[in-house]
Amino acid sequence: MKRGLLIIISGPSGVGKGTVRKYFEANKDLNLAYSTSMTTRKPREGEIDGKDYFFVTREQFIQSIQKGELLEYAEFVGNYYGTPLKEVNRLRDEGKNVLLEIEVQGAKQVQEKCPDAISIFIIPPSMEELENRIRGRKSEPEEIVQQRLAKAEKELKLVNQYKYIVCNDDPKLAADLIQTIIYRNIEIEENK
Ligand SMILES: Nc1nc2c(ncn2[C@@H]2O[C@H](COP(=O)(O)OP(=O)(O)O)[C@@H](O)[C@H]2O)c(=O)[nH]1
Ligand SMILES: Nc1ncnc2c1ncn2[C@@H]1O[C@H](COP(=O)(O)OP(=O)(O)O)[C@@H](O)[C@H]1O
Repeated sequence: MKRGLLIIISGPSGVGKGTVRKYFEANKDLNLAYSTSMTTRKPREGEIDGKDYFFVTREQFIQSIQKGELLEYAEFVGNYYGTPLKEVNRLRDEGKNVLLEIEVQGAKQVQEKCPDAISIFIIPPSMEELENRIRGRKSEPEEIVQQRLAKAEKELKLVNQYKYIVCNDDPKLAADLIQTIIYRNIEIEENK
C-alpha cells in the first residue's frame, strides 16, 4: 500500500481554517485523517479533549518534546502547540492522507523534515475581515485578540513558504479549491 500524503494547512488565527475544513474533511474520496494536536491552551467552550486537541499541562508538553514525541512544535501567543509524531506515522502507513492544521513556525519544521509535504496557506480577503472574524468568534479576551492580530501581520508575510495559497472569501469556494489541490496531488502520487 502507498503511504498517505502529508498535507499542511496554515493561515492566521481566525482566517477560517477550521470552518473551511468542515466542508471537505468528510469527503471519503480524499481519504483524509485529521491529526489532533497537543496544546497547553485551555479548552474553549465546546472543545473536546482528544478530538479538537489533547489538552495538556506545560510540564507534560515539555516532557513530550524531550522524549522526541513531536513531529514539530511551536509557541503561539503564550501557549505550546505540537503534532504527535507516532499517530501521523501510523495513519500515513495505513494509507491515510494526513491533515495538519498548524501555524507557520511548525509548518517550516515539517517542510524541512518532510520535503514532500503539500503546503497550503489560507489568507483572509482583508485585515479588516480577519479582525471581524477573530472578534466575531468571541473566543478570546481583547488582549489576546490584539496579540493574534499582530501575529497575523507577521505570518502573512510568510506566504512564499507555501506551495499553494487559497483566499477564504467564500468558505465553500475555499474548500473546493483545497479539494482540487488534494485530488491533483493524490493523482500525481498514484502515477509515480
Ligand atoms: N505548530 C503548530 N501549530 C498548531 C498546532 N495545532 C494548532 N496550531 C496552530 O496554533 C494557532 C492557534 O491555535 P488555536 O489557539 O486553536 O486558535 P485558532 O486556530 O485561531 O482557532 C493556529 O494557527 C493553529 O493552526 C500544532 O500542532 N503545531
Ligand atoms: N469565509 C468566511 N466568511 C465569513 N466568516 C467566516 C468565513 N470563514 C470562517 N468564518 C468565521 O470566522 C471565525 C473564525 O473561523 P475559524 O474557522 O474558527 O478560524 P481558524 O480555525 O482559522 O482560527 C468563525 O466565527 C467563522 O464562523
